[in-house]
Amino acid sequence: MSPTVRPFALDLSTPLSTADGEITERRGFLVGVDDPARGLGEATPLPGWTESFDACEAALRNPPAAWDRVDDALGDGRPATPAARHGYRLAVLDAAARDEERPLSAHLADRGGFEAPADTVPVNATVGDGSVEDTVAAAQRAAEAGFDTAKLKVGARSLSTDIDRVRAVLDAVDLAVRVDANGAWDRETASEAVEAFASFGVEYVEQPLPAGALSGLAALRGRGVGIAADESLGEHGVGALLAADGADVAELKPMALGGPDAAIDAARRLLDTGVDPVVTTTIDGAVARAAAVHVAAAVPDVRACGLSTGDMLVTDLGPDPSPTVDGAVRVPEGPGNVGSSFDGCLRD
Ligand SMILES: O=C(O)CCC(=O)c1ccccc1C(=O)O
Ligand SMILES: [Mg+2]
Repeated sequence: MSPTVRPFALDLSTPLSTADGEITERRGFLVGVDDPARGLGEATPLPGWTESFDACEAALRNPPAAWDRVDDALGDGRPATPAARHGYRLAVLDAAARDEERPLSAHLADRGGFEAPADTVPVNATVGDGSVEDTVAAAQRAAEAGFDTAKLKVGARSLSTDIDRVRAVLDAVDLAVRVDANGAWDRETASEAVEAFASFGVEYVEQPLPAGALSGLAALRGRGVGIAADESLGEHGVGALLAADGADVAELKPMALGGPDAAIDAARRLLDTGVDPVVTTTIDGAVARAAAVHVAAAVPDVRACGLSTGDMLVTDLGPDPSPTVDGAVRVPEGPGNVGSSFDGCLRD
Protein backbone atom coordinates (compact mmCIF):
# COMPACT_ATOMS: atom_id res chain seq x y z
CA MET A 1 0.00 0.00 0.00
CA SER A 2 1.21 3.52 -0.76
CA PRO A 3 2.25 5.58 2.26
CA THR A 4 0.68 8.89 3.28
CA VAL A 5 2.97 11.69 2.08
CA ARG A 6 2.88 15.31 3.29
CA PRO A 7 5.35 17.99 2.16
CA PHE A 8 7.01 20.48 4.53
CA ALA A 9 9.60 23.28 4.30
CA LEU A 10 11.95 24.40 7.08
CA ASP A 11 14.26 27.44 7.03
CA LEU A 12 17.72 27.53 8.59
CA SER A 13 18.28 30.43 11.02
CA THR A 14 21.82 30.88 9.66
CA PRO A 15 22.81 29.11 6.47
CA LEU A 16 25.39 26.33 6.93
CA SER A 17 28.36 27.46 4.86
CA THR A 18 30.63 24.72 3.46
CA ALA A 19 33.27 24.34 0.74
CA ASP A 20 30.47 22.86 -1.34
CA GLY A 21 28.05 25.80 -0.96
CA GLU A 22 25.40 26.94 1.51
CA ILE A 23 22.43 25.08 2.93
CA THR A 24 19.63 27.58 3.54
CA GLU A 25 16.40 25.58 3.70
CA ARG A 26 15.25 21.97 3.94
CA ARG A 27 12.20 20.72 2.10
CA GLY A 28 10.91 17.21 2.52
CA PHE A 29 8.03 14.90 3.32
CA LEU A 30 6.49 13.32 6.36
CA VAL A 31 5.65 9.72 5.52
CA GLY A 32 3.03 7.56 7.23
CA VAL A 33 2.36 3.82 7.07
CA ASP A 34 0.03 1.76 9.23
CA ASP A 35 1.38 -1.75 9.09
CA PRO A 36 1.78 -3.41 11.57
CA ALA A 37 1.21 -0.27 13.68
CA ARG A 38 1.18 3.42 12.88
CA GLY A 39 4.65 4.40 11.70
CA LEU A 40 6.04 7.84 10.87
CA GLY A 41 9.02 8.61 8.64
CA GLU A 42 10.73 11.66 7.15
CA ALA A 43 12.25 12.04 3.70
CA THR A 44 14.29 15.23 3.38
CA PRO A 45 16.31 15.15 0.16
CA LEU A 46 19.46 17.25 -0.18
CA PRO A 47 20.29 17.41 -3.89
CA GLY A 48 23.95 16.58 -4.42
CA TRP A 49 23.69 14.12 -1.54
CA THR A 50 20.38 12.54 -2.54
CA GLU A 51 17.78 12.75 -5.29
CA SER A 52 15.84 15.97 -5.99
CA PHE A 53 12.67 16.96 -4.15
CA ASP A 54 10.53 15.95 -7.15
CA ALA A 55 12.23 12.57 -7.61
CA CYS A 56 11.80 11.93 -3.88
CA GLU A 57 8.08 12.66 -4.05
CA ALA A 58 7.61 10.48 -7.14
CA ALA A 59 9.32 7.52 -5.46
CA LEU A 60 7.29 7.93 -2.26
CA ARG A 61 4.04 7.99 -4.21
CA ASN A 62 4.99 4.76 -5.96
CA PRO A 63 7.39 2.88 -3.66
CA PRO A 64 9.63 0.29 -5.39
CA ALA A 65 8.95 -3.28 -4.25
CA ALA A 66 12.66 -3.64 -3.40
CA TRP A 67 12.14 -1.37 -0.36
CA ASP A 68 10.22 -4.19 1.31
CA ARG A 69 13.10 -6.67 0.92
CA VAL A 70 14.40 -5.76 4.32
CA ASP A 71 17.37 -8.10 4.59
CA ASP A 72 19.28 -6.25 1.88
CA ALA A 73 19.21 -2.61 2.93
CA LEU A 74 22.58 -1.80 1.39
CA GLY A 75 21.96 -3.32 -2.03
CA ASP A 76 24.90 -2.88 -4.41
CA GLY A 77 25.63 0.69 -3.48
CA ARG A 78 23.58 3.86 -3.39
CA PRO A 79 19.82 3.47 -3.91
CA ALA A 80 18.45 5.69 -6.70
CA THR A 81 16.30 7.68 -4.27
CA PRO A 82 17.95 7.38 -0.84
CA ALA A 83 15.89 10.10 0.89
CA ALA A 84 12.61 8.56 -0.26
CA ARG A 85 13.76 5.12 0.83
CA HIS A 86 14.76 6.63 4.19
CA GLY A 87 11.31 8.14 4.71
CA TYR A 88 9.51 4.94 3.82
CA ARG A 89 11.82 2.58 5.71
CA LEU A 90 11.82 4.81 8.81
CA ALA A 91 8.02 4.68 8.85
CA VAL A 92 8.08 0.86 8.55
CA LEU A 93 10.82 0.48 11.20
CA ASP A 94 8.97 2.89 13.53
CA ALA A 95 5.81 0.81 13.13
CA ALA A 96 7.74 -2.41 13.85
CA ALA A 97 9.45 -1.01 16.95
CA ARG A 98 6.13 0.40 18.22
CA ASP A 99 4.53 -2.97 17.67
CA GLU A 100 7.36 -4.52 19.72
CA GLU A 101 6.86 -1.79 22.36
CA ARG A 102 10.50 -0.82 22.37
CA PRO A 103 12.60 2.11 21.16
CA LEU A 104 13.83 2.12 17.58
CA SER A 105 17.42 1.99 18.92
CA ALA A 106 16.74 -1.48 20.42
CA HIS A 107 15.21 -2.71 17.17
CA LEU A 108 18.23 -1.44 15.22
CA ALA A 109 20.76 -2.83 17.72
CA ASP A 110 19.19 -6.28 17.25
CA ARG A 111 19.39 -5.90 13.51
CA GLY A 112 23.10 -5.02 13.70
CA GLY A 113 23.86 -7.78 16.22
CA PHE A 114 24.90 -5.15 18.79
CA GLU A 115 24.44 -5.16 22.58
CA ALA A 116 21.88 -2.98 24.36
CA PRO A 117 21.77 0.57 22.94
CA ALA A 118 23.03 3.65 24.81
CA ASP A 119 20.72 6.20 26.51
CA THR A 120 22.75 9.18 25.31
CA VAL A 121 25.01 9.88 22.34
CA PRO A 122 27.98 12.31 22.42
CA VAL A 123 27.74 14.94 19.69
CA ASN A 124 29.93 17.53 18.02
CA ALA A 125 29.07 21.20 17.56
CA THR A 126 28.88 21.97 13.84
CA VAL A 127 30.76 25.17 12.95
CA GLY A 128 30.33 26.46 9.40
CA ASP A 129 32.87 28.32 7.32
CA GLY A 130 33.56 31.85 8.59
CA SER A 131 36.28 34.35 9.44
CA VAL A 132 38.87 33.50 12.10
CA GLU A 133 36.97 35.71 14.60
CA ASP A 134 33.56 34.19 13.81
CA THR A 135 34.98 30.68 13.97
CA VAL A 136 36.54 31.28 17.39
CA ALA A 137 33.32 32.89 18.66
CA ALA A 138 31.28 29.88 17.51
CA ALA A 139 33.74 27.48 19.13
CA GLN A 140 33.59 29.47 22.37
CA ARG A 141 29.79 29.25 22.39
CA ALA A 142 30.08 25.49 21.82
CA ALA A 143 32.52 25.05 24.70
CA GLU A 144 30.29 27.13 27.00
CA ALA A 145 27.30 25.00 26.01
CA GLY A 146 29.17 21.88 27.17
CA PHE A 147 30.38 20.33 23.91
CA ASP A 148 33.68 18.41 24.04
CA THR A 149 34.11 18.28 20.25
CA ALA A 150 33.66 20.74 17.38
CA LYS A 151 33.55 19.99 13.67
CA LEU A 152 34.84 22.93 11.64
CA LYS A 153 34.00 23.35 7.99
CA VAL A 154 37.16 24.07 6.01
CA GLY A 155 38.11 24.20 2.33
CA ALA A 156 36.10 27.32 1.41
CA ARG A 157 39.14 29.60 2.05
CA SER A 158 42.84 29.25 1.41
CA LEU A 159 44.53 26.47 3.37
CA SER A 160 46.64 29.01 5.27
CA THR A 161 43.47 30.80 6.45
CA ASP A 162 41.92 27.48 7.48
CA ILE A 163 45.08 26.63 9.38
CA ASP A 164 44.78 30.00 11.18
CA ARG A 165 41.13 29.28 12.00
CA VAL A 166 41.91 25.86 13.44
CA ARG A 167 44.92 27.08 15.39
CA ALA A 168 42.94 30.01 16.82
CA VAL A 169 40.18 27.67 17.99
CA LEU A 170 42.62 25.25 19.62
CA ASP A 171 44.34 28.18 21.38
CA ALA A 172 41.06 29.66 22.60
CA VAL A 173 39.03 26.68 23.82
CA ASP A 174 39.46 23.22 25.27
CA LEU A 175 37.70 21.24 22.55
CA ALA A 176 38.63 18.27 20.40
CA VAL A 177 38.55 19.53 16.81
CA ARG A 178 37.76 17.66 13.60
CA VAL A 179 37.60 19.41 10.23
CA ASP A 180 35.46 18.77 7.14
CA ALA A 181 36.71 19.95 3.72
CA ASN A 182 33.72 18.58 1.77
CA GLY A 183 36.01 17.40 -1.03
CA ALA A 184 37.57 20.81 -1.69
CA TRP A 185 41.28 20.03 -2.03
CA ASP A 186 43.56 18.56 -4.66
CA ARG A 187 46.11 15.97 -3.57
CA GLU A 188 48.89 18.45 -2.90
CA THR A 189 46.76 20.77 -0.76
CA ALA A 190 45.25 17.80 1.06
CA SER A 191 48.74 16.51 1.83
CA GLU A 192 49.77 19.88 3.28
CA ALA A 193 46.54 20.09 5.24
CA VAL A 194 47.05 16.63 6.73
CA GLU A 195 50.59 17.49 7.76
CA ALA A 196 49.53 20.75 9.45
CA PHE A 197 46.45 19.32 11.16
CA ALA A 198 48.39 16.28 12.40
CA SER A 199 50.88 18.61 14.08
CA PHE A 200 48.00 20.40 15.89
CA GLY A 201 46.40 17.22 17.19
CA VAL A 202 43.26 17.53 15.06
CA GLU A 203 41.13 14.41 15.53
CA TYR A 204 40.35 13.76 11.87
CA VAL A 205 40.12 15.36 8.45
CA GLU A 206 36.82 14.59 6.72
CA GLN A 207 36.65 14.28 2.95
CA PRO A 208 39.88 16.14 2.13
CA LEU A 209 39.60 15.03 -1.52
CA PRO A 210 36.67 14.77 -3.96
CA ALA A 211 34.31 11.83 -3.51
CA GLY A 212 35.84 9.77 -6.30
CA ALA A 213 39.36 9.77 -4.86
CA LEU A 214 39.28 6.55 -2.81
CA SER A 215 42.94 5.67 -3.40
CA GLY A 216 43.89 9.29 -2.70
CA LEU A 217 42.14 9.07 0.67
CA ALA A 218 43.93 5.81 1.41
CA ALA A 219 47.29 7.48 0.66
CA LEU A 220 46.59 10.22 3.24
CA ARG A 221 46.13 7.73 6.10
CA GLY A 222 48.79 6.97 8.68
CA ARG A 223 50.19 10.50 8.78
CA GLY A 224 49.20 11.35 12.34
CA VAL A 225 45.61 12.46 11.82
CA GLY A 226 42.54 10.36 11.04
CA ILE A 227 40.99 10.41 7.57
CA ALA A 228 37.18 10.33 7.39
CA ALA A 229 35.08 9.51 4.34
CA ASP A 230 31.69 11.13 3.83
CA GLU A 231 30.82 11.98 0.21
CA SER A 232 32.99 8.99 -0.85
CA LEU A 233 30.79 6.61 1.11
CA GLY A 234 27.64 7.97 -0.54
CA GLU A 235 29.15 7.72 -3.99
CA HIS A 236 30.93 4.35 -3.76
CA GLY A 237 29.20 2.47 -0.97
CA VAL A 238 30.71 0.78 2.05
CA GLY A 239 32.14 -2.24 0.18
CA ALA A 240 34.25 -0.13 -2.18
CA LEU A 241 35.41 2.14 0.64
CA LEU A 242 36.58 -0.84 2.68
CA ALA A 243 38.19 -2.53 -0.32
CA ALA A 244 40.22 0.63 -0.97
CA ASP A 245 41.24 0.95 2.73
CA GLY A 246 40.07 4.53 2.22
CA ALA A 247 39.30 5.72 5.74
CA ASP A 248 39.81 5.50 9.49
CA VAL A 249 36.34 6.94 10.09
CA ALA A 250 33.17 6.83 7.98
CA GLU A 251 30.34 9.36 8.26
CA LEU A 252 26.97 7.64 8.09
CA LYS A 253 24.12 9.88 6.98
CA PRO A 254 20.99 7.72 7.11
CA MET A 255 19.20 10.15 4.75
CA ALA A 256 21.93 9.82 2.10
CA LEU A 257 22.48 6.08 2.57
CA GLY A 258 18.82 5.14 2.12
CA GLY A 259 17.51 4.61 5.66
CA PRO A 260 18.23 3.78 9.28
CA ASP A 261 18.50 0.09 8.35
CA ALA A 262 21.05 0.82 5.62
CA ALA A 263 23.05 2.93 8.11
CA ILE A 264 23.05 0.13 10.71
CA ASP A 265 24.11 -2.47 8.15
CA ALA A 266 26.93 -0.14 7.06
CA ALA A 267 27.98 0.40 10.69
CA ARG A 268 28.17 -3.36 11.25
CA ARG A 269 30.44 -3.87 8.23
CA LEU A 270 32.65 -0.91 9.10
CA LEU A 271 33.14 -2.02 12.72
CA ASP A 272 33.94 -5.56 11.59
CA THR A 273 36.74 -4.07 9.48
CA GLY A 274 38.08 -1.67 12.12
CA VAL A 275 36.63 1.56 10.71
CA ASP A 276 34.82 3.83 13.19
CA PRO A 277 31.31 4.93 12.16
CA VAL A 278 30.13 8.45 13.02
CA VAL A 279 26.43 9.16 12.46
CA THR A 280 25.25 12.56 11.20
CA THR A 281 22.11 14.24 9.91
CA THR A 282 21.82 16.14 6.64
CA ILE A 283 20.23 18.98 8.72
CA ASP A 284 16.93 17.16 8.91
CA GLY A 285 13.63 17.76 10.67
CA ALA A 286 12.92 16.40 14.14
CA VAL A 287 11.68 12.98 12.96
CA ALA A 288 14.75 12.10 10.90
CA ARG A 289 17.11 13.61 13.50
CA ALA A 290 15.60 11.36 16.16
CA ALA A 291 16.02 8.35 13.85
CA ALA A 292 19.70 9.20 13.31
CA VAL A 293 20.08 9.42 17.10
CA HIS A 294 18.61 5.89 17.41
CA VAL A 295 21.09 4.63 14.80
CA ALA A 296 24.00 6.19 16.70
CA ALA A 297 22.72 4.82 20.04
CA ALA A 298 22.80 1.30 18.60
CA VAL A 299 26.49 1.59 17.60
CA PRO A 300 28.67 0.48 20.54
CA ASP A 301 30.93 3.23 22.00
CA VAL A 302 30.18 5.54 19.10
CA ARG A 303 32.45 8.58 18.71
CA ALA A 304 30.93 12.08 18.87
CA CYS A 305 28.30 12.31 16.14
CA GLY A 306 26.97 15.16 13.97
CA LEU A 307 23.47 15.06 15.42
CA SER A 308 23.21 18.42 17.13
CA THR A 309 21.72 20.21 14.14
CA GLY A 310 18.17 21.00 15.32
CA ASP A 311 19.16 24.46 16.55
CA MET A 312 19.99 25.47 12.97
CA LEU A 313 16.29 25.39 12.06
CA VAL A 314 13.94 28.34 12.59
CA THR A 315 10.90 26.08 12.80
CA ASP A 316 10.66 22.32 13.13
CA LEU A 317 8.20 19.49 12.57
CA GLY A 318 7.37 19.41 16.28
CA PRO A 319 9.00 19.55 19.69
CA ASP A 320 12.65 18.40 19.60
CA PRO A 321 12.59 14.71 20.64
CA SER A 322 16.37 14.65 21.23
CA PRO A 323 17.67 18.01 22.46
CA THR A 324 21.39 18.53 23.11
CA VAL A 325 22.43 18.87 26.75
CA ASP A 326 26.09 19.19 27.75
CA GLY A 327 27.46 17.91 24.47
CA ALA A 328 25.22 14.86 24.25
CA VAL A 329 21.76 14.03 22.95
CA ARG A 330 19.29 11.92 24.90
CA VAL A 331 17.88 9.00 22.94
CA PRO A 332 14.07 9.23 22.76
CA GLU A 333 12.61 6.53 24.99
CA GLY A 334 9.99 5.46 22.52
CA PRO A 335 8.26 3.21 21.77
CA GLY A 336 9.43 3.49 18.18
CA ASN A 337 11.23 6.59 16.97
CA VAL A 338 9.55 9.51 18.76
CA GLY A 339 7.01 7.76 21.02
CA SER A 340 3.52 9.19 20.68
CA SER A 341 4.61 12.84 20.54
CA PHE A 342 3.98 13.15 16.78
CA ASP A 343 0.79 11.08 16.71
CA GLY A 344 -1.83 12.80 14.60
CA CYS A 345 0.66 14.99 12.70
CA LEU A 346 -0.43 13.40 9.39
CA ARG A 347 -4.12 13.82 10.15
CA ASP A 348 -5.93 16.95 9.05
O1 LIG B 1 28.38 16.35 10.99
C1 LIG B 1 27.87 17.39 11.42
O2 LIG B 1 28.32 18.00 12.39
C2 LIG B 1 26.58 17.92 10.84
C3 LIG B 1 26.26 17.43 9.47
C4 LIG B 1 27.06 18.03 8.36
O3 LIG B 1 28.14 18.56 8.57
C5 LIG B 1 26.50 17.99 7.01
C6 LIG B 1 25.19 18.38 6.84
C7 LIG B 1 24.59 18.41 5.61
C8 LIG B 1 25.31 18.01 4.51
C9 LIG B 1 26.64 17.62 4.64
C10 LIG B 1 27.25 17.60 5.89
C11 LIG B 1 28.64 17.05 5.98
O4 LIG B 1 29.03 16.37 6.92
O5 LIG B 1 29.40 17.23 5.04
MG1 LIG C 1 30.98 15.84 5.73
